[in-house]
Amino acid sequence: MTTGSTAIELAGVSKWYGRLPSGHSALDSIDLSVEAGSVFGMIGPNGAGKTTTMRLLLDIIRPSAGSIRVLGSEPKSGGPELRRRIGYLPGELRLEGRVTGRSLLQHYARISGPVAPGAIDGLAERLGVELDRPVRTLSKGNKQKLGLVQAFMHRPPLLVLDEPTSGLDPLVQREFLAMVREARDAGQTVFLSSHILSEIQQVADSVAILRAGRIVTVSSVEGLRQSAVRRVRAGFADATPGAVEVALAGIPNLSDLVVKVSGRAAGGVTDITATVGGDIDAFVKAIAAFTIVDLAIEEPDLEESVLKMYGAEARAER
Ligand SMILES: Nc1ncnc2c1ncn2[C@@H]1O[C@H](COP(=O)(O)OP(=O)(O)OP(=O)(O)O)[C@@H](O)[C@H]1O
Repeated sequence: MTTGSTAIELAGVSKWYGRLPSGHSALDSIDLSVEAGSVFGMIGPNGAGKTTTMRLLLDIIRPSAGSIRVLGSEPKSGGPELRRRIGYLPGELRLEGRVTGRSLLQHYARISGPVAPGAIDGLAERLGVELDRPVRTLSKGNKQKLGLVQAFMHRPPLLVLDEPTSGLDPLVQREFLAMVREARDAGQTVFLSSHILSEIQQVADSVAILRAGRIVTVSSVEGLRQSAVRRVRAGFADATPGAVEVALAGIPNLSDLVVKVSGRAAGGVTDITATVGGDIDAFVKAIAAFTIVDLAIEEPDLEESVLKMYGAEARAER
């Protein structure tokens, strides 16, 4: 793995469609840096700007403002030389015609540069796609698999994959994630987008959350987990509800507190449920003052945290 170098660098990149900056802005001053040899995921709801970002990297469209570097070159001056070093899976893959998957891939291989003998068949077998059928007769998922073979087959230093798992069944998705990990282990950089956090969180080293053309946050998956919201539940044998409320009152990241008494009046248990955002330490230390008879701290729900971040950003815009 090439550490320290940067595979993708975006500085102040904006893209608006139409001529004026006041026109519809698909990207609004994005800064992004992707370390070479890492897997970087971009997630965001429909229309967030994921496809726009990827097309800028491939010089399919050009930025309205800001600068972009991909593998050390500007996309607009990198030409075919740079293009060959990128394996690209477009978001809307159209494969039509009588040509077979094999001939189509061989055609792409002539453009992309050397493909190791057996690489096409090996990838097709892993993903489970037939190469000798006319592409127009393939299902959406099987076309997507051909697109993936095309992106991976020449082992490019950079893979740019727009919604790579869309249309794939769960077993094939798992195979794809294994291919991504292997690519990283071989020193390749993988930049992929999704609107589903769970699949990105399985492979990505870092995640950028995009919403309405802006980056809400860039974080490691571990960082995301640490800042995520967790549900907690506890039961105390020797505490009144009032005492528990007082003990927990000063914890800034604790919310949705519900305190109840269960069991018989004498010797009853005070139960609480709450949510803790991020660091769990203050909560654990506060309850340690009581006799704990029940304690559950759920795995953080990253999906929920991310949705909260979308919401927070939407509120900040108003
Ligand atoms: N050619 C275009 N002309 C005008 N607006 C466009 C054009 N292409 C994209 N947009 C707008 O730019 C914004 C970002 O779109 P983009 O396709 O990058 O989003 P996305 O995050 O990939 O979404 P999805 O998950 O739906 O694919 C959207 O509001 C979209 O309507």
